Amino acid sequence: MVEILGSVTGAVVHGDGRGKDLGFPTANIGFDGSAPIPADGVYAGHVRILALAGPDDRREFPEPLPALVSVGSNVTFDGTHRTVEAYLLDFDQDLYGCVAEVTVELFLRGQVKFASVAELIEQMRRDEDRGREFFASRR
Ligand SMILES: Cc1cc2nc3c(=O)[nH]c(=O)nc-3n(C[C@H](O)[C@H](O)[C@H](O)COP(=O)(O)O)c2cc1C
Ligand SMILES: Nc1ncnc2c1ncn2[C@@H]1O[C@H](COP(=O)(O)OP(=O)(O)O)[C@@H](O)[C@H]1O
Repeated sequence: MVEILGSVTGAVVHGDGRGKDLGFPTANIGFDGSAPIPADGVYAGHVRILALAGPDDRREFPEPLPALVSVGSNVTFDGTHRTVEAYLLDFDQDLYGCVAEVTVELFLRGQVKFASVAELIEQMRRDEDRGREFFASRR
């Protein structure tokens, strides 16, 4: 049985344009400030594309896509506002303007303010390993 800890739905918006440089592009989900969102942390979960980016967008995204989800204020970069961001595994497509539902299913850890970007990247690699183990165990 899949246990859903929480979910957020919204359009994929632009973030700080840093994820790709880190090797972990993240789809930032726009949400209403009053919407309930999962507690800050890093999770394994899934993304479903509920609406495409426009009338000419004919892509099909049939399955929920496995992802690592970060909810927090990007404290390593002294961010000032909370974001919900999803790094989709084995995926490389432009999602700006699509509407996505992000569900979080496994809490991996809390948010950490790393002393260096290299340490954040190292930790995200470990998060990805744990996420992949989780998805493999559920097949
Ligand atoms: C798996 C994962 C773990 C993350 N963990 C942290 C964290 O512990 N601390 C932090 O400051 N940011 C964390 N982040 C968020 C990154 O800082 C953020 O995705 C990155 O700065 C890119 O932001 P952007 O999409 O606005 O460009 C994490 C992101 C992912 C995908
Ligand atoms: N595996 C992936 N996971 C998430 N987004 C991806 C992925 N591959 C490509 N993208 C695209 O890259 C964008 C994120 O890039 P990123 O460098 O984090 O910039 P920004 O934070 O400004 O959105 C996503 O919105 C999506 O359009």
